[in-house]
Amino acid sequence: MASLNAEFYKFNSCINQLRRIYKETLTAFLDASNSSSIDFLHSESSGALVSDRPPREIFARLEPPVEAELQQLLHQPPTLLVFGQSRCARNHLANHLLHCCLLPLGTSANEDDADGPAWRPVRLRFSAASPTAATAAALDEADLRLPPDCGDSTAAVLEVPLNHPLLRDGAELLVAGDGDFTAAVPPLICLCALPRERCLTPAEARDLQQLLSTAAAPSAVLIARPPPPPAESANPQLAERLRGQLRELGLPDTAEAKEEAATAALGTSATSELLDDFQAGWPRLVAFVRRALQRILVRAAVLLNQAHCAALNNFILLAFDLSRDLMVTPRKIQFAQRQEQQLFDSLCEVADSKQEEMRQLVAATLSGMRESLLTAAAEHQFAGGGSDGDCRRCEFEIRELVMSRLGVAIGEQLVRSVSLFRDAYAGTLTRCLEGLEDGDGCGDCSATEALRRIISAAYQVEVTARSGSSYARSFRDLLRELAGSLPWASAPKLDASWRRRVASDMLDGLSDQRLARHMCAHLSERIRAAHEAFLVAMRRLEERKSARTRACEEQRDRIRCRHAPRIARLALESASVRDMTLYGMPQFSREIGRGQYGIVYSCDSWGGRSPVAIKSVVPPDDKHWNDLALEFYYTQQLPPHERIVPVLGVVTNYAYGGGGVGSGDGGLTDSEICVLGASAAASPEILIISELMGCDLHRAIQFGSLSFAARLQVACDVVEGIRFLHSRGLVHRDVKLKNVLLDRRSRAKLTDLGFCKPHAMMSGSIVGTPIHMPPELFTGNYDSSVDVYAFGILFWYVCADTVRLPHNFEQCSSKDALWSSVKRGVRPERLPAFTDQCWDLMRHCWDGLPDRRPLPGDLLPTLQALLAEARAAPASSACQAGGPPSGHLVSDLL
Ligand SMILES: Nc1ncnc2c1ncn2[C@@H]1O[C@H](COP(=O)(O)OP(=O)(O)OP(=O)(O)O)[C@@H](O)[C@H]1O
Repeated sequence: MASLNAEFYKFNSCINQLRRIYKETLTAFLDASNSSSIDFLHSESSGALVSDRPPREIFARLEPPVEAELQQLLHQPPTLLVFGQSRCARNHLANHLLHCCLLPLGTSANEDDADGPAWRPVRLRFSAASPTAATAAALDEADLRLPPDCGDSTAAVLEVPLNHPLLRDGAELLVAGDGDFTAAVPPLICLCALPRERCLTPAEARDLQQLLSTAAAPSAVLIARPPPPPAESANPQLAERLRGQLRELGLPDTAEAKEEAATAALGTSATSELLDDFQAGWPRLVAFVRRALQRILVRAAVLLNQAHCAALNNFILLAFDLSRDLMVTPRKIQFAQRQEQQLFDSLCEVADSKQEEMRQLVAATLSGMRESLLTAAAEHQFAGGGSDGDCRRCEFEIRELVMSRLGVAIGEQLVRSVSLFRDAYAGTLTRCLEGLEDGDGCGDCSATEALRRIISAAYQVEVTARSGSSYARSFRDLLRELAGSLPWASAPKLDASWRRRVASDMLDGLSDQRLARHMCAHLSERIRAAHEAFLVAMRRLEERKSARTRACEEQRDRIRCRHAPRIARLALESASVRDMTLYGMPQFSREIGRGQYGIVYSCDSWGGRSPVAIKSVVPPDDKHWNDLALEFYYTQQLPPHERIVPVLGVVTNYAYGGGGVGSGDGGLTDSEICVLGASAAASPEILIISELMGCDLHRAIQFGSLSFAARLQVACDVVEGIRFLHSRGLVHRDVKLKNVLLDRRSRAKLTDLGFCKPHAMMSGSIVGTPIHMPPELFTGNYDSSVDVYAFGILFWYVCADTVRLPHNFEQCSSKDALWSSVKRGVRPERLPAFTDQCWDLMRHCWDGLPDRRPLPGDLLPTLQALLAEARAAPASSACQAGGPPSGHLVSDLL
């Protein structure tokens, strides 16, 4: 009994830890959304403030949706559900769990009493004020019978408060009644009680299937039978038939399986069991309950971790969007200004200096259209008589007709003559401006609108419905003004030839010279006004954009420095609860190395892998905690790659210095619970578990254990690792000999992604190892080519076959002296044994100009050719004879 209580006690401690993480997650989400002007849950900027949303709603919007299940796992008490068709078997098992005789066992008579009242479910909950198991009055059958007026046995649950240690830690015991029990609220630990004398009935088999097919239900059931009566011997055939039934139901019995196997299956699928004698098999019953509880913990931790990772992923996408915005906006503005200036200049040229061309264009249009205009005038339908008034109206209509057609035609000719107005040109510029002004709400004063007016002035057509006045209309006005001064010929008869003559007189009276001059002046005036409006609009746009840029920068900094690290820490904690529950606390075997921030140990086995390496880090402050958490997140997100040391898991030891180390047997020991349940304020030790490799490249070169070909192979491996990271949008930022680990076959993998970050999440901090740092790193403005620079330095060591400093660096007495030399262009010296190809390759990599450095993908073919050559060459050739240059080892520069 005590052992079962202990399982619930441990569960409670861990679930409390997860509840704390969940609560802190909600606070962090709320903080992130409150301090963002952009909805951080979506990579696309919605511009909407989400501060008014409750944090749980924000949580619920995460993809994948985890909120509902998580709520249930974290906040519903785990329920021991005892079910089965036999009333006697159910109550017997329940009594056995409670170690008392609280529930009536009934008789075989009431067992078969199908026509009598059904038995209702009984739920036992903890209550300190209630009697204990020893003092509580036993229930009798009458208590369990469903009241006659209550048709639904599920609803009529008999609630029994009990002061019982099994229930003290929040667990509940639900003994199903005769009705449907499959709607019991998860998380459930399902125990199917079977009487000794029979197999599963069809109804029990159906219930089992239904229970297991419910998504929210646990995927394991313990089928438990009471012990045989003392005089009776076990019936092996019956037990075998029962196992056959279970196999048919897809519930292979793991009664024979060792417990470790069942524990290993914890993270994947759960296994059901047949417990032939629940009295004698108490330890197996406890183990089953432990695994069921661990599954609940693991599931909750996994869901929390999914939420953390989804949020972090959104942060990175948002930071990326913001970075792109910050980079692109000024360029778009410059582009728009340049293009508009070109357009304006061209139009002014047309308007100012091409009057003659314009005149020719007008004259050509007039003569080209003359006949069609006269015909149109002759065919014009006029509904009126021959009075003076009618004549005037008819003349007016004909003039309107001629003028409007002429206006449109001259406009079209003009457009055709100015190549800059082609749709593609104006279209690109318009789209660029629309993109810039998107959502700015600047209406008619926008640069887009000003540009439209410029184009409209040239096209002489109404470009926007909003602009109201169009050039076409004003051009007609101009024509009308000119035509107004012409002598009017009137005729009494308004027939076709009269109308034709009116049009002809009007056209004869038009002077192409005068028209062109007016048009040019008019065009010029409109273009200049629109250009002025454009410049004003652009200035306003720039002001708005620079305010937005500042907001973007602040937001990106908040994401980088506050929100992402905070969620990353919670992600590390949720992953840690998951890994701790699954695999327990790793056991240190021996120390294998030390770095600046931690000690690396070997461990015989952990999480089904053996052996593994454990890096123990006690972050001295919040900054290191955050960096470590982000490192863990980025590494965990990476798909496996053979050139990157895989991280297998993480365990956080909150009780570092005072807490114990666990047994590592896959279950949680009391000391591990203490570790998990300790206050988050205690100084935590983070244990990062990774694949155990051989020695690092620094040591391998130091002991001269690698041939030149082997070292070139290592160089190829390093470049492949860098290339992979870059392809995932990550920059390593600390490529060096000690971060290259070798396996037994001397193949290399990159490790220590402590400084590794997506480009958008880098804040320009100066990180890395002094001699591997390129000059631009000190400007804070750098990109993934810093890894290529660092590789160039590493390649110098590969070719030199020494870990001593290059002579040129050795001259520098301090880091500052080294960096100022590097900024002046000082690099490692060429050693006599370097081949031209090797020397060229390293020089190319450490070029002072990042743009001139090769991409990792460009390096590989050269390195592979060198490798093939080295393999084919006799052992003493090439760089192999490089040997150590004179000098000493300055460890803090390495
Ligand atoms: N997975 C591993 N397998 C085998 N040895 C390892 C493993 N990880 C690290 N080591 C050894 O432990 C040493 C220290 O590693 P660690 O990552 O702590 O430090 P570092 O990279 O040298 O320095 P820093 O603390 O600045 O990152 C390494 O140089 C290496 O020799």
